Order: sequence, then structure tokens, then C-alpha cells
Amino acid sequence: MHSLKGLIPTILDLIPLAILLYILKFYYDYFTRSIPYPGPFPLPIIGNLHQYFYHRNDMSSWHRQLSSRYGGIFELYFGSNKYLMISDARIVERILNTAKNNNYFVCIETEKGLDKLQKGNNGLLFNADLKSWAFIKKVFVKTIASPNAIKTAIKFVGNVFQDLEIIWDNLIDNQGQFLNDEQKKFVDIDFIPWSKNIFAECITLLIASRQFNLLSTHYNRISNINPDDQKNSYEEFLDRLIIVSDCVQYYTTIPSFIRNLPIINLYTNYLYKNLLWTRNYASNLVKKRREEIERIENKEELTLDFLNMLLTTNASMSDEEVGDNIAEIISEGINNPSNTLSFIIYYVSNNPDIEKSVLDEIEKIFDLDSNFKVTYEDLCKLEYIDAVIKEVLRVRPVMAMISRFSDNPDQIDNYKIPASTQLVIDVIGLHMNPKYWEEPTKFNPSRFLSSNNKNNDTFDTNKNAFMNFGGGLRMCPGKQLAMTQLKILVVLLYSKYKIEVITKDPSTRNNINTQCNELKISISRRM
Ligand code: HEM
Repeated sequence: MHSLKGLIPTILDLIPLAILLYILKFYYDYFTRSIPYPGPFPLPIIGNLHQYFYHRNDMSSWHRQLSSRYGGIFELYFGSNKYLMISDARIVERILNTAKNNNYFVCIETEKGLDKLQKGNNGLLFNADLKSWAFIKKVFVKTIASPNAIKTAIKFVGNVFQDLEIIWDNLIDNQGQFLNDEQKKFVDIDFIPWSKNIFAECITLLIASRQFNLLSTHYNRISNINPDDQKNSYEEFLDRLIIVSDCVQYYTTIPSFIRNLPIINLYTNYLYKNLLWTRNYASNLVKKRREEIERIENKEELTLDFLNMLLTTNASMSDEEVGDNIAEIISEGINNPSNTLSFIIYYVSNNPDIEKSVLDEIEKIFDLDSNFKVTYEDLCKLEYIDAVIKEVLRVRPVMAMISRFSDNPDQIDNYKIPASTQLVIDVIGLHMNPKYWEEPTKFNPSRFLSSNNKNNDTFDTNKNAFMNFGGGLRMCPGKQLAMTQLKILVVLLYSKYKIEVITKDPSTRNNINTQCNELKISISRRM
């Protein structure tokens, strides 16, 4: 006789049943979805993530394939979350509009993990609350994007570059080698940390009027002056901000029940603790600044940088909230332009004709003695360098995808957009689409020159096919600053140094190809 105990299913027996029910529910929802769009067939739990990881190193051609097979709107599943991918410029134009009451103001639904990180109603990037977003945007525009702020930024980049020049010249003198019959010394460097430190110095000067001597600290470490130096706390803060970006991506794509599974929750805790560390660090900086401001009798003496302005115009913001804002701008102000500068060096130095045109333009516009200064007016004349930067951002856009969330149902042309749907503007798909670009895979800055009429027509009529800084209400507010900084740095780097690229593929090491992970270059003094 069977014992009763044998008839009661054990938890282990129930697992296959639970999985089967989950799969049935997944495909029931999939086949009965209200507005079905075409797209690659998803698997339960992972959706299309396996395809994403398979194509991670060549996202451009994957997105090209998907948009040519499935059209201007198609579905992709990241885990069990459905995303509508948009790669038609006409639809993009309707989604990215500048009206404050537009249906697509929110980037990512707050309940998708942002609430756990307290990021849904603070800062700019993920803020879903129009009122607090508009306040911070106003302060940003005044202190970072106004003509005065841009002129201040030009001065800061010039000063930071002077420091870099002294350090690089020391490096070349002390560690450089003569190669073959060359009279000048060359030294090989890893460009990425230098690039990050340049932008880090500039952005902290601009938003908080502080300098952390990151360039000389980096020099001391790599040239064995202080090899065992622990990273100072600001360097650690910058390193951890990169993990914070991973943390936000992780919380917004991985459902909470998976984040909380045993073992996986160790990683979740690691990311979350890191976020708390940076939040605590930034709020301490803010607290100190608040105390300094209180000690100043004549408040008119205060430099009106982003931090001081936030502290003096909105008394109700806590140190943590102000700190979060500072951390966000520092992170955006370093990683995006530094990634772009690294790719600029990669493309310019690997294309002798393009490098020659860059050098010709520099010579035409600047009076090249060793102490020449770059002015705002001169930067406006740089048409070719401007085109090079745009072309780099076309082929290697910093953000391969731009998110928007639909509040209400909408209809764009023949396409119905359901309410509460996560839309993703497929930036690479747009940038690589032959409908909008002649020979899209070719690196050709001339397509952006006004003298090149044919391509320019294409560019003008398809401006929504060029999403390098996003668009509409939430277009990147740092665009002007970034373009200015990049132009100055291209002028200064190429006029002062001869640069050769050693790295074959800057996007190796298992990451998507819009991220420059490695850039070894060889530098020697030009003048
Ligand atoms: C080459 C450099 C840069 C590129 C390519 C870039 C690109 C972008 C893109 C594509 C977006 C999303 C726009 C959208 O959703 O429509 C964005 C947003 C943003 N960027 Fe940039 N960015 C750069 C530099 C900067 C800099 C230097 C700063 C700050 C100083 C900055 C601050 C921001 C902020 C705060 C947002 C969020 C705006 C909002 O949601 O309202 N970016 N950026």
C-alpha cells in the first residue's frame, strides 16, 4: 500500500509544473497581445536577450537586419519586458516633440526599478516628474549651457590642457624612445584614463568650481613616482559612478523577483551598496559646500556654478537630492564626451586624408605659435572638425538606444501605440539606414559639410535620422558644452602632438561597439 506521504508532491516535483505554467502564460500573453507588431520570436524568461548578447559586438548590422526585415516599428523582448523599437525617422519626429504636455515625456516607467533607487523624481535623466525636472533643467541651462557658461568652459578646458601638456611632455622626455631615424621621442600611452581625467577636471570645475588634480595623480601612479598610491576618494567616486550606471540599467531591465533570487541577490546588493556609497559621498560634498555658503557674509560673492545655484535657489532640496544631481551631471559630463573623443582619435589617426583635412583646417584658422589660445569665435569657424565629430557620433553613438514611455494610447500614421508601452528609439538602426544615409557604413565626415550639397539635402530632410544627442524636450542639455569641449581638444591635441593609434579594435572586450574600451596610442611632440 502506498503511504499517504508518497502521494503529496514535493516542492521539487512542482518546479517543472511551475515552469510549464509560466511558459504557457508567457506564450498566451504573447499570442493574444492587443496590438501585435512583428519582431524576432521571444523565448520565455530571457525574451530576445540571447540574440542581443550574440550580436553585442556588432549591434549596427543586427539592427540593420532587424529594421529591414520587420520595418519601422518592431518588438524586442529584454527578459519578459516588451519594447517597441522605432527605426523610422517620421515616427521618431512625432515621439520626440518639445511640447511639455507630450505623451512621451517619461523615459522609463518609474515602477520598473527606478523607485527602488529613488531616481524617479530627481535629476534629469530618469526624472518622471515634470515640475522638478523643469526646475533642474533651468538651473542646468543657466550654469552649464548658457553662452557665458560655454565661454567659461572654454577657459577651463584651455587651463586643464596646459596641465596635460606639461605632464605629457614630462612623460615623453622621461619615458619616450627614439624610433628609427626620427629625431623626436615617442611614448605609448593608454588614452582612455587621460581622456576621462580631462573631462572630469573640466566638469567638476564647471559645476562645483573645484579641481582635484586628477591628471597629476594619474601621472604619478603610472610613472612609478607613487605606484602604490591608493586611489583618492574622488577617484573612487568617479569609478563607482560607472557602476551606478550599470546599477540603473540592471534595475530597469531585470524584474525584481529575479533580482531577489538567491545568489543573484549578492550581485544586486553589490550594485545597490555601490549606489549608496556614491550617494553618501556626493551628499557629504554638498553638506560641506552648504556650510561654506553659510559662512560667507556677502552672498553676492558666490560663484554661480550649478552646485551653488541649486543650494541657494531651492532651500527645500536635501543634501542627498542635490548630491544625486551633481553625481548625474558628473557622470554624463565625463563618460559621453570622453568616449566620443577616444573614437575621434581612433578614426582621425587611422585615416591619413581625414587627418590632413583636420590639420589644414587648424592651420587655416589658428595662428599656431606655441601659446596660441582658442576662442569661441574661432571654434565657430571649424566646419570640418565639426563634421568629423558628427560623423563619429553617427557611427558610434554614445547612446545606442533612447527610451520613451507612452502615457496614453496614441496613433502615429498607421501605427497604434498602446498606453504604458516602453518605446526605444533605435539610434543605430537610424544611423545605419541606407534610406537616410548614402553608404551608411562608410566613415565619411564630408557628408556633413554644407558644401556637399547632395548629402546635405539627405541630412536636412532626415534630421530625425540623426539622434546623436537625442531630441525633443529631453534632448541632451550638455550638447553645446560637449561639442565645444571636443572641438577645442581636437584642435589642441592635433596641433601639439603627432598621434598614432596602436589599438586595432577599440570595442573589444565583450562590450557593445559604441563603447571605446581600449585605445593605446603613441604620442610625440609636433610643436
Ligand atoms: C559627446 C557627448 C554627449 C553625447 C553624445 C550625449 C548624448 C545624450 C543623449 C543621446 C541623451 C538622451 C537624450 C534623449 O533622451 O532624447 C542625453 C541626455 C542627457 N545628457 Fe548628454 N551627451 C553628451 C554629453 C553630455 C554632457 C557633457 C552632459 C553634462 C554636462 C550631459 C548631460 C545629459 C543629461 C543631464 C541628459 C538627460 C536630459 C533629460 O532627460 O532631460 N550630456 N545625452
